[in-house]
Amino acid sequence: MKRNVVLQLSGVERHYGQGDTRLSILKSADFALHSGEIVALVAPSGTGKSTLLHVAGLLEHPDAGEVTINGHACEGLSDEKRTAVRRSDIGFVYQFHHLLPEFSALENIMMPQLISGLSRKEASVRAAQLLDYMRIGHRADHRPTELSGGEQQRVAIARAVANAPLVLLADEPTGNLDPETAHYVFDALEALVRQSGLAALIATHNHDLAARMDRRVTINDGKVAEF
Ligand SMILES: Nc1ncnc2c1ncn2[C@@H]1O[C@H](COP(=O)(O)OP(=O)(O)OP(=O)(O)O)[C@@H](O)[C@H]1O
Repeated sequence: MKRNVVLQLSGVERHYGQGDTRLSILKSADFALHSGEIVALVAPSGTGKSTLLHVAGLLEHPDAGEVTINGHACEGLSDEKRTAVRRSDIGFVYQFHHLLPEFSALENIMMPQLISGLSRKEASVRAAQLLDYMRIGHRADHRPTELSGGEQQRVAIARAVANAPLVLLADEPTGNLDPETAHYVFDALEALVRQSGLAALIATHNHDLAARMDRRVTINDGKVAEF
């Protein structure tokens, strides 16, 4: 089956600093992510995993090259249009959940949908469905501090996909969890991706988890390479 490329990086360059302290992190990096696949990004610390995710997720501009989301080139877009693409097409998950402490799990997941203009009713129905997919429906009314680390991350993943994005980008989403919980959280993430046809790029230091994904890529001398 031929699958669509939902995210493409072409000739992406990213440098930090200038002169003697200049660091070239991404050097003409190319990468394509297809709908329905889960790809592991595994590379040593400091090689540019977060940088790649930030550029791919339109949080940072590359110094050169193009980021294409669902066939639309994003580098020429105004900041306003980039924000709109980011909100509709991309979901982010970080190592730490960044949930809003004063709101319940359900309300945290409703938030991005309310910002996108859905009614409270629509948002709460979808949020409850996502909590069920993540197997934490029984925790809907709990606040983040009342949840375990694994449960917090499952809420964060549900929030990231609340607006039905095309691409899920995750920066060590299980990096803060013990190995068993990491696998349990990944089980839920995988089920969600498979049922929704989303594409996911997941940075991880966990080789066992990476082995469960469809493909593995690394960053080698500033370029993305399969391994
Ligand atoms: N805003 C910045 N200014 C200067 N240098 C930066 C900046 N952001 C990142 N770097 C440097 O770029 C390199 C890549 O950073 P990045 O966070 O992408 O690595 P990483 O592979 O995600 O690392 P880790 O696995 O430790 O999270 C690092 O050497 C980092 O110090």
